[in-house]
Formats: sequence, C-alpha cells, structure tokens
Amino acid sequence: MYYAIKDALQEEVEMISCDETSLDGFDAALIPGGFSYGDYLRSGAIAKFANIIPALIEFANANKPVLGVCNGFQILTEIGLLPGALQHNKSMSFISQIEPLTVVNNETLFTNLYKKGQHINIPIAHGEGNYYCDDAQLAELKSNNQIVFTYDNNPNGSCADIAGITNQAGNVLGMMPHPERAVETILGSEEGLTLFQSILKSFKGELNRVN
Ligand SMILES: NC(=O)CC[C@H](N)C(=O)O
Repeated sequence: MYYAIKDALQEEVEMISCDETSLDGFDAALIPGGFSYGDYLRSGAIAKFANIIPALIEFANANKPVLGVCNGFQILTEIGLLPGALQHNKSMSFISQIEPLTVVNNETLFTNLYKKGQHINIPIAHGEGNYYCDDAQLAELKSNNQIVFTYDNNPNGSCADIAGITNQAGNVLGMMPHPERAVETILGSEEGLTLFQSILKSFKGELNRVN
C-alpha cells in the first residue's frame, strides 16, 4: 500500500503504527491487508482494541476518506465503521488469484474515475473474504447504493457477490480485493491505480471548493 502511493501514485505517504493515538494532520487513512494479530479469534477481532482505533473512528466520523483493504476491510467491520462481517471462504481455503470485478457504483470518492459497470481485474488473497449481512442490511446497502464492487465469479461465497462496500456517508470503503497490488502492468494489472487516482481527484476537488 505504501509503495503503491509513494511510487505508483507519487504522493506523500507515511506509515503509522497501530500504537499511535492520533491521525491529526492526515488527509486520508489507508488500512492495508495482512494478518493483524495473526488472525487469532477472527480476522480483525483483536485489532479492534488497538490504540489507534478511537482516532480512526473519529477520523471517519469527521468525513475523511478511509480505505480498508482485505484485513483492513475486516477491521472496519469489526469496529463498526462498516456493516456486516467477513466469514471464512466457502471453500474453507485461502484463495490467491486475480479476479474480475464490476464497478457497480462509480459515484464515490474512491471510484469516480472508473466507468459504471466497468470490469476490472484485481487480485484477491484471503481466507476470510466471504461477506455476510442479513437481508434487511442487504436491502439497505442496495437502496443506499453502498455496494461499490461485485465479483463477476464470486470466488468466496459472498452474499450478493459483494467485493466492496461503503458506509452510508460514502467516505469509508472496505474491499477484499487488493487495488494496491494492481498499480503497474508488470503486476498483471494497473486497474487498481485508478482507485487511488480517484481519491486524489476528489481530495483536490474538495480543496478547490474550500479555496
Ligand atoms: N491479504 C490479507 O489481508 C489477508 C486477509 C485475512 N487476514 C484473511 O486471510 O482473510
């Protein structure tokens, strides 16, 4: 994630520890994938208690952009910034492959440079990527246009083929596929770079509006 922003997007980026307690001075928070606390109990269940979490919730509530990828998405559901939960893949095995996705909603600050309905190839690498929410929640996600990405071939059993959702306000995006691993053709796809460019475009648009 760090190198995707620094080298591919060529923007300023700083890595901060989960032991920090403030996000003051940052314009966006990007929570990367991985295995926080070894995925013990459940992915993200222990990360929920990290020192940085209250600051992250405050940051999101202040309408700042928050992106959670893979384990980042799992943490966002655990801390309640996004609805639903990520269960074990239906196959009960870890899946690592490039997946075709559909951009369902291109009117978010994360996706405004994609076309609606565009098919993009983005890698997945997870054991617990099977998105679940109940029917009432799913109806709410649909009616608020919170479903941003769906899988074309649903590799993990996610309900409604969901690969990524936003919160109601639209400033928090969680997604299991890894856009930061698709920022150069040598990686197999550069279609993830568009997501970071979209955040930048929205951010610069906001600045222009304020000035
Ligand atoms: N790439 C990742 O972030 C792995 C996610 C996660 N901890 C899982 O296997 O489900």
